Amino acid sequence: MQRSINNAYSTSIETSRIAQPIGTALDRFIKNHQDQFAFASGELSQLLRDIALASKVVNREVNKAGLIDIMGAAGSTNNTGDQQQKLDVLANIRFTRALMKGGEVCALVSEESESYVDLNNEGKYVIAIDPLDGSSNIDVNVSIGTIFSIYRRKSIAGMPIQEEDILQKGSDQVAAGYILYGSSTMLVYTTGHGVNGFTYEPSLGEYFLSHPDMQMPADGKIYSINEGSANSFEKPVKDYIQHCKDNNYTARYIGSLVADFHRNLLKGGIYIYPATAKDPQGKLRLMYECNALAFIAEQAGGKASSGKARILDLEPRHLHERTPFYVGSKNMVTKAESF
Ligand SMILES: O=P(O)(O)OC[C@H]1O[C@](O)(COP(=O)(O)O)[C@@H](O)[C@@H]1O
Ligand SMILES: [Mg+2]
Ligand SMILES: [Mg+2]
Repeated sequence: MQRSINNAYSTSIETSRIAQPIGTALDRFIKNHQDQFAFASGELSQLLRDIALASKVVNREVNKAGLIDIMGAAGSTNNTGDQQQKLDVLANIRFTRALMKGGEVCALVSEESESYVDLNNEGKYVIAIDPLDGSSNIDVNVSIGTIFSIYRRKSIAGMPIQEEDILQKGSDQVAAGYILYGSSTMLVYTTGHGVNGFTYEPSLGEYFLSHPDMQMPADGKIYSINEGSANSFEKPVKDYIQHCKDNNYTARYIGSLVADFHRNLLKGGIYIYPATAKDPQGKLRLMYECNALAFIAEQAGGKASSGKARILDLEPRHLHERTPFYVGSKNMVTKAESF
């Protein structure tokens, strides 16, 4: 049976989550859910608002990228060897500034910064962020995104930041989400009480609830993988791709992780970035790409794996650690793992 949003709204949400009608402003939604947070003191709510605010600024720049001088390479590389795009650097500045001003974050881990950045020593949260995801698509007007993971610091606020504050497992996330700058701009996040999606209304400058209690279909017929690197895929991956083809699945690959993930979240499907000859550990980064999407996938009934282990159980050893990534519909990920 096709679950309509209203049906989903009237059944599952009311029983286990606070019911919010479609069109609820993000601010009100955060306020009404505050007491769900373990540490319901308003700080996490404020942090989510700070992220939403920064995303509105980045969204404005993304929308007019062709008109202002933010197209193209920045002329520098980041610590995972990627050619930084001007918009990578700009988005990193916007989010860092907003989180600095917000005051809730003590340390920021970013794809665009070699080591973590101290922000507010009194802050109780640590954030890991991919300020601009899908960099290869910036100049060609294809959907791009921002990905974020939020952790509670382990050390006492005001004390120096410890490694244990930074290198936390995905299962320790208190919230995670992404912003998709696509045909419309959406913010999708979880605090461990289901997944909700909000669509940005530019003329009002606000996000409104458009996708309450998002559920990832347990099965799908879409597979997303860059087959251009297929020659260097391990045999199990090649066999799984053949399985998809034998079952007439549809191949879809946007090349922006957030956009490929979002489509599969709505329609069902699997996204795979496996180990390759070029990237023996895979390309995607555990702390600011995989953990957040794994948390959202699981909260929406999906699954996320390295092919061998649950992503959220992986112990990060360093900030920019990579991992093979299999994420999407539960039965499809289980099938892929079985190869
Ligand atoms: O071009 P490839 O090797 O398929 O890689 C594409 C993947 O790399 C990424 O662009 C990596 O993210 P960044 O753009 O944030 O570096 C993903 O968004 C995308 O899924
Ligand atoms: Mg990325
Ligand atoms: Mg990036």
